[in-house]
Amino acid sequence: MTFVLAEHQYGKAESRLVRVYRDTPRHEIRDLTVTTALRGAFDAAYLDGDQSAVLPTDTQKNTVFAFAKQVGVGAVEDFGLALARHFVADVEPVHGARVELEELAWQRVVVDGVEHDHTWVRAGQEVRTAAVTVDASGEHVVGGLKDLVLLKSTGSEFAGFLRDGYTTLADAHDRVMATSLDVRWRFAGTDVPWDETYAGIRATLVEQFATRHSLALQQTLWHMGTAVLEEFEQVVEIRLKAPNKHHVAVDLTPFGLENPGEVFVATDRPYGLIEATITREDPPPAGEAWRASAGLA
Ligand SMILES: O=c1[nH]c(=O)c2[nH]c(=O)[nH]c2[nH]1
Repeated sequence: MTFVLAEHQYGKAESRLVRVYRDTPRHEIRDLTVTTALRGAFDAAYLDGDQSAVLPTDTQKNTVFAFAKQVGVGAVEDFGLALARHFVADVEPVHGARVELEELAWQRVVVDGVEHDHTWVRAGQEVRTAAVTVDASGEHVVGGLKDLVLLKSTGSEFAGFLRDGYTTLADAHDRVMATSLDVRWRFAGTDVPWDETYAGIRATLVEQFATRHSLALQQTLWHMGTAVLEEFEQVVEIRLKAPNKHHVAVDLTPFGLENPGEVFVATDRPYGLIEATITREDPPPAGEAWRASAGLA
């Protein structure tokens, strides 16, 4: 029998990197989780146990920490590009590098009305993400965020849906809508004001969720995605994933009480999962921009 080694890659997952800038009394901090994966001429490691082309995952991890000092950590997209370019340009067997980054935000604590120089409190719950791929097809950057939890207590409906013999759900013309957004956006190039763009896209997503009357989470995703594509011309594709965090109005009639949208049970499972990819009409090729692993979804 003949077998074929198909897609493969290897790297160091989830290096926890905290970079403090202390050049002035007012320190700065960036808090990252960095995953590297190398693609290239590594067949012999799998087929023959020959490590001569294998740059250890331990070295990849060391590179992440050394670059934090040598190159510095600014926007996650830039840090990912610096690492990916290095692996492809400087390590001969590497034909492609993928760097995935997650960033936790810290906010300065305020003492007596003044921002503290070197103490922070974790800001918000969401995580900023970036995935950088550098290979023969070029450089691809996908920005994003996850765990952005949003809830609106009115301005959302779900009614007029298809019904069959198993349908029990009633039309809802005024419901709670809540989700934990997971969104990725692909850039056409790398000459982007990353931090400003991230803040702008986040604000656009939140604004659309808040201000658009929703007939379904599906429609809300469409509005959020198209608003981002309209406002940020360097974004050519956006992928949105939104669990529907159901809030079910509790029947209080056994207690002689009315419940006009005031008391809900928040259920965590099961949940609806609504997903959409929205692109420009003719987006530039994505190459391996979306490929996270060696073929496993
Ligand atoms: O926004 C929604 N979309 C659905 O497809 C759906 N299905 C469901 O039961 N509730 C909802 N809500």
